[in-house]
Amino acid sequence: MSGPDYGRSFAAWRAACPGPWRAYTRHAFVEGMADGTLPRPAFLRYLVQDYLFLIHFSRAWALAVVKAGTLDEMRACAGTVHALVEGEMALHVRICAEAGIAQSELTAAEEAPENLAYTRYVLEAGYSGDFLDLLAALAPCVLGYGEIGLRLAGAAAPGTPYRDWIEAYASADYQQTCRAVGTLIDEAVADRLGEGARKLPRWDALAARFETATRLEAAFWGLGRA
Ligand SMILES: Cc1ncc(CN)c(N)n1
Repeated sequence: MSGPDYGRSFAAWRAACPGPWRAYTRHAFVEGMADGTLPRPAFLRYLVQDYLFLIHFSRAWALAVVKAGTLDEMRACAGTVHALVEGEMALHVRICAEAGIAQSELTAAEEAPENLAYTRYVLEAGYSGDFLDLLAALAPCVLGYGEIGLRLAGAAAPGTPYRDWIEAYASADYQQTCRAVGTLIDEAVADRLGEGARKLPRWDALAARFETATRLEAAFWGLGRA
């Protein structure tokens, strides 16, 4: 199962956890958006939680600005904070507003345990680890949705009501963010671990972080349940 080109580290980490990656990117929730059978209430329940998720996820990218080693790394991470806060969250606000859910309701919603587990896992990777630990925990989120968006843009049923969600993640802007994050990770790995990175025990620890975040992603789709 090959994926989009978001860099060498992503490709290696993804290939190291094929089962969890498939459970995340081919989840029944995703396939329901593709064929249009996902019930709207389930989608909206997910979207409300995802709005809260993106707040904490933006904080995690802001933490990456703090943990960065160079001005270029800071710029790349700050660019991702901007894309989340100004771009992606607007999608959630718009779709929820169309369904009669005000932004104040989004902000006041209670975080589900799966949401708490995932966002705080990523933040903790940044608090207790270094820049690479944080990037490995952040990667499945950004890049997984890029992969899902690209696949569904080609494979989804023409009449699916989830076309705007799919197009947001297949968009040139989101795909550019994915490529920039992939490059950021590859360069950060090369700068800190060198050419032989994959032979180091540290590499396995980073791959394990990526896999844990991938499992938490798969669990997150379950938030659409009643
Ligand atoms: C849970 C989750 N994972 C990833 C994304 C894409 N940024 C998202 N919006 N929500």
